[in-house]
Amino acid sequence: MTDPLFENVTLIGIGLIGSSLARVIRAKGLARHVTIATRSAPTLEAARALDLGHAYTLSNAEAVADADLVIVSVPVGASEAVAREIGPHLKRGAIVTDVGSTKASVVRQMQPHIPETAHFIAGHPIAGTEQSGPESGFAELFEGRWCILTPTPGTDADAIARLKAFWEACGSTVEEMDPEHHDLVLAIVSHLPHIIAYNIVGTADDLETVTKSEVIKYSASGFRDFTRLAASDPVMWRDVCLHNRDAILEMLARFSEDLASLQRAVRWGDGDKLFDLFTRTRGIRRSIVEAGQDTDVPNFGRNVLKQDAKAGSS
Ligand SMILES: NC(=O)C1=CN([C@@H]2O[C@H](COP(=O)(O)OP(=O)(O)OC[C@H]3O[C@@H](n4cnc5c(N)ncnc54)[C@H](O)[C@@H]3O)[C@@H](O)[C@H]2O)C=CC1
Ligand SMILES: O=C(O)C(=O)Cc1ccc(O)cc1
Repeated sequence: MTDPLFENVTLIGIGLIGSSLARVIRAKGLARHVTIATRSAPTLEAARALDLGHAYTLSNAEAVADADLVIVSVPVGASEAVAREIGPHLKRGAIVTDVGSTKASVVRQMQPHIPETAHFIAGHPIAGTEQSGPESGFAELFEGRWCILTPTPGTDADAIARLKAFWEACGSTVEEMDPEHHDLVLAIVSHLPHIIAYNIVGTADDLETVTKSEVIKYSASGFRDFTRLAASDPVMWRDVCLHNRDAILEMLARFSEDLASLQRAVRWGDGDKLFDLFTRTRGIRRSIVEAGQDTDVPNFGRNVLKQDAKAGSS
């Protein structure tokens, strides 16, 4: 057990991420009192039945009145509405953070509604699964994962240090990044893979010459890996696409060019080109495995950043 880092923590949104936070806070004693707020009554009742906190409310404004730390874990498209609701009710010195998968848009949506007397620091734990809802969380989710904080210039250093200590107590390694750079990195390592998975599973589902039962019956593990990603929450991923539009379009353009080149190699029987690409990409997988990051689920994200950190420090 660690000493509580915060007296009162408020969790807004109690799905996969919010409920994992509730569980790790309880398991490690990171707060004395946890208040849970969410938008729908059935979800709030599920959180109560799971005994995830000490107080439960449907009012985001009411939930933050005594909070020292507020963690907003809602789809990124709901960030502005939540910030607008809680802004006027925050205690002096309160730290407000989020866990959203996109950062520049969240900073734009939330920062203007947080008063000068409180501290806003956007964040993103690079840890998750394809599941959603309060039942799907687990206390170990953040262990050994990266958590990226994207404070803006002028953010109080003590508040950043306290939030960093919180994520470290959850088991994560914290790195600071500028929100726009975060969005570019995540577009390639997370957002594109999900979009590609949604697309390939959609394509298979639309085929007329191959039946749905054949797709299910003969699905090789490669296709099954895509179906796991493509089972991720539709609201969350709709919002990621709408709120990281430019970086995703940039990466999709690069991806489409490379795919066209691969298509040409297949059409013209350019075996050398295929062999060279497949050899290069195999090397990347090997680096990930060598770095001890070879579990399939849900370890994603640590790898690329760890490689970058090593490259940066050499
Ligand atoms: N699922 C994942 O693997 C990861 C998700 N994230 C980010 O974490 C955030 C939450 O994702 P999940 O926990 O997976 O979603 P989830 O769908 O499991 O939970 C979202 C929760 O937000 C609540 N909510 C929605 N609008 C609200 C509002 N206006 N006020 C209060 N509560 C509201 C919902 O009722 C639900 O309880 C998203 O921004 C997502 O991008 C970050 C890392 C990983
Ligand atoms: O389930 C997976 O493989 C993931 O990729 C989980 C995930 C989804 C979104 C994030 O912003 C971070 C992690």
